[in-house]
Amino acid sequence: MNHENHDPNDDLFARLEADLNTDFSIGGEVVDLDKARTTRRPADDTPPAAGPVDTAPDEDDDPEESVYVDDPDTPAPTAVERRREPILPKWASNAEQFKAAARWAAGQAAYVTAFHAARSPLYAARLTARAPRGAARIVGGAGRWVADSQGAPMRAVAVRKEDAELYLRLTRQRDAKVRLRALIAVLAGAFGIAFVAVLLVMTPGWTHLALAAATVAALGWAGAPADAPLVTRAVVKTKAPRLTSDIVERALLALGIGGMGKGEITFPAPITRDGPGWRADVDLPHGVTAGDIMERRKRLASGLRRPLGCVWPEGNADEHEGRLVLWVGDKDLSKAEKIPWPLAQTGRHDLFKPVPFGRNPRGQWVAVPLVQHNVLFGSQPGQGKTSSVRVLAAGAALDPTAEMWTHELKGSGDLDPFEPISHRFVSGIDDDSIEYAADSLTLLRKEVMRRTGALKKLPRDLCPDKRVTREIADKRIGLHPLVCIVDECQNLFAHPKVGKQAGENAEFIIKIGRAFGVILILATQRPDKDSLPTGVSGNVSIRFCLRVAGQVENDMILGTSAYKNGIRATTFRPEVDAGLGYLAGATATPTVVKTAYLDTPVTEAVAARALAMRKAAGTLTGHALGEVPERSDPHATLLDDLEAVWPSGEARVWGETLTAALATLRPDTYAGWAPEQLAAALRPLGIEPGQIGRRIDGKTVNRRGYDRDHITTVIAERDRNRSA
Ligand SMILES: Nc1ncnc2c1ncn2[C@@H]1O[C@H](COP(=O)(O)OP(=O)(O)OP(=O)(O)O)[C@@H](O)[C@H]1O
Repeated sequence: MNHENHDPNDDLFARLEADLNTDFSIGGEVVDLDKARTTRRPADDTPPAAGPVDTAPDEDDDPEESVYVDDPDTPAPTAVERRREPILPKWASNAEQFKAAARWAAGQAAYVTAFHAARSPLYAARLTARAPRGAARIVGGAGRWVADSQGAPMRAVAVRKEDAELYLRLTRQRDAKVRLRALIAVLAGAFGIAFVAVLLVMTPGWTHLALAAATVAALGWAGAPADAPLVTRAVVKTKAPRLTSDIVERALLALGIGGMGKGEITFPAPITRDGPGWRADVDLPHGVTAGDIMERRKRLASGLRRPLGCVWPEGNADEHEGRLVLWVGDKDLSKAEKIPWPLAQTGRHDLFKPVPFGRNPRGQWVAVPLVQHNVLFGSQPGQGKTSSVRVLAAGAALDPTAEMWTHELKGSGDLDPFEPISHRFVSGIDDDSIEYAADSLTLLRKEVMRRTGALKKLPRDLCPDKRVTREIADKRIGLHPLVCIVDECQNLFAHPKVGKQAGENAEFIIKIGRAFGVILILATQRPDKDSLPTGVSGNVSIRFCLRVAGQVENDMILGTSAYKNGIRATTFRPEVDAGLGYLAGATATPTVVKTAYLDTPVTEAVAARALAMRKAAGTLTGHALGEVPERSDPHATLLDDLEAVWPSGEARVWGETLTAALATLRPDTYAGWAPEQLAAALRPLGIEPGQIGRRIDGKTVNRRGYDRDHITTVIAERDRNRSA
């Protein structure tokens, strides 16, 4: 079956028909029935092929059409085992897909209309030229009808046989017919002439013209030679030819994967339009996986004779590892226009709902959930990493209950629009900026710890799942979403002084912060183990990888084995594919997404709206209010650290017990501290040690230590002063 020669006007209808027929065909069978039958029916003398068999009865009783069955005793699959096809085809049940299909059909119709409209003068000239011959044909035909020329051969036979009686009967019949027909012809002629005369007299001039044109057209139509149709067929020369099973099979076979031979590739569903492209569901031969095809995307594109940016193979693990969903777009995705963000002009966002992030190659929106998650972005420079961070930052900004801590450690000012709404903000590559970001992670770790206690204290009915919800966030008890962004985080984690501790803090926040509304968004252009701690890359829940150079970087961002499974951000092209990346963790399977693009003026406009919302809600804090940033120097955090490590249930604790616990909590800061150092650090805060006795091996041992009440009183006073 050669689909390429099909009338393009029939495409939509063929597709509709194919989609609707799916429900009635055997188990949602293939487009090319002949081919499918051949593959399912081995030659008479060959043993039954291994593999899936279709035991459903064929609608047609013709033995030639029957489906081969491995073992006739095998019971037919029950209805439950069969996969149900959706009642409505995808394009009809999804508003976006419906719009795409309608746009495509309207485009086709507009093209055909324009095509014929442009040729209408040619058609008019052809009709006029053919009109005399048409007139001659009509007059000649009428003459032959009146003269009953049909009967002439019969009369000739009577003459040849010299059958006088038959001849006389025939001529009598003919004379009667001719008289009647001549009368009819004269009357029709007279009425016709009278009708035309009335029309000429009683109707305006334009009707005469229309009448003349219609007459010429009718005569021209009648005068058309049998081998020269009037209209030229509107062959729609789209850049995207229709995808057929033959083309897909040829391209897959050309990959040269061992064990993939002709006739072994089957199509469990018809190839249909899906958004602005074609979708083919393919069952690969046994032992070949969708990943095997995905890792050969470039060669597949060559086999399909399509640009690389049009060819998007994916797996469908819901079915099985050998199910390939091949989507071939009409347009190269890299050449598509920048995607505007839906909330760019108006609207607010609830951060407990996913943030619209970008579109997949089929044009469907993909959103990224933030609450309960952390996000890691990675790519080579200039591939759109910062732009994608901006999309999520803008989503967080448009929720006035979200607290933003924004760090951009390149000094490019890409995130500057968010400064007026950020509780903490820094932009720079110098040591101060990096230490500021490191302080943020220290503070954030403490904030996570504070939140664990705060959430625990909430009544069970308010917090049944022990995690922050919108309802809890709205209570303004310090459990609102907190989004901490660190762009170019390699400059922080690879910093010789603060990097190691920052990495540990980030890992802690990622592991514990999720349930408490703390969201860490990290972006790096150097994904290696020195610049991205494995504790971070291994635990992050959502990953977005734009173009990277090699397998190691790919797997650092997308997770171990991603490359092996065909999830390869290495196939994106430098610069051309800016904004295009693999998103993992936000959707059921990793998917390609082109992110929405927010340029600086749009980002500033979004941030201005976000500022107005925060002012109205009274949620601006910290840097946004011009407050001096909180530093996490050891003396300032010591009190909180003591509270964090205090042995539960103990009212008084020895200094050496506390220094040991502090060193475990934060080795960079407290390792090697003796009780004397602790005493020296606490003295300026008004906390003096006292003697605490303990019974050890039956003897009382007295050492210097601290009273918990004393520590909590000083902390409460400090907090009161801060809020004042
Ligand atoms: N979603 C997108 N759609 C279209 N073009 C994009 C998109 N994202 C980025 N680009 C293009 O790529 C360019 C680089 O983007 P961006 O500055 O975000 O890259 P980057 O990876 O952060 O670079 P660097 O690592 O050097 O900071 C942009 O100026 C823009 O032209």
